[in-house]
Amino acid sequence: MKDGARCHTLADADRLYAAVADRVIALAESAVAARGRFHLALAGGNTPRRLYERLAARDDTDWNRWEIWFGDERCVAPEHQDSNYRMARETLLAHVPIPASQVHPMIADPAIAPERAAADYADALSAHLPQQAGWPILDAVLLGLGPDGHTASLFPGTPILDVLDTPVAAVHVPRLSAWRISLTLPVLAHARHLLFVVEGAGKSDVLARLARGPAAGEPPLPVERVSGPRAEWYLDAAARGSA
Ligand SMILES: O=C1O[C@H](COP(=O)(O)O)[C@@H](O)[C@H](O)[C@H]1O
Repeated sequence: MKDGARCHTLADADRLYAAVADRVIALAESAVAARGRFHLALAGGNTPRRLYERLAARDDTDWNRWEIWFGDERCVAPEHQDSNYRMARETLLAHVPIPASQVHPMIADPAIAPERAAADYADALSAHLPQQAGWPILDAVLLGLGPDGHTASLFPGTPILDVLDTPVAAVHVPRLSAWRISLTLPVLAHARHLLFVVEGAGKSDVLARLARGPAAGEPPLPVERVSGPRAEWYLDAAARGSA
């Protein structure tokens, strides 16, 4: 993975999150200028916390025009400590004037079956977003990277990787003994911009593996099936390692 227009290595985490925050604000400005709305899907996990805190401090964007979606979610209540929505609320959404009707959590009620919640979310995306060839078009999707090559909740070896007929699906992840809901490969392929954000030495092995590509006979990692010409990578030097 070489630095260039699509891959940016920043010296440290502070500079990484500053660069990504600037990029998100710029994407918001161009989406609002072109279409009057900025439809952004947030990543979960730990990495985005500091990015969201930085975004929350920005007053150079029209928050009224933002629509917040989620790339994936754990099947827990919105107040649960593992909830991606809770993390985003605490770090970003509680601090900026985005109207509540423009924030779209994946799980409103954990009693609803994961498959039903996924189908409802697919309907909500289709109702709110512009479409192309029947697929809702997100302006930007923030994505993380797991050490096993997962992104969103597209984990290696799970059946959601074969889902090609809906933008959102539920998946049971045996390694975690847990259900997740996630955007699927085709809706990610239709997004205008994909921003991967990767921080820390714990991600350097998987980045080195991505730089090498799959060995003969080895299946691609989920992230390799997502990252295409619309993907931009933001890494800190520790994550990059020797990749
Ligand atoms: O499980 C998840 O992990 C990935 C990466 O998470 P991180 O904690 O290593 O940053 C994340 O992109 C995804 O949204 C999350 O649910």
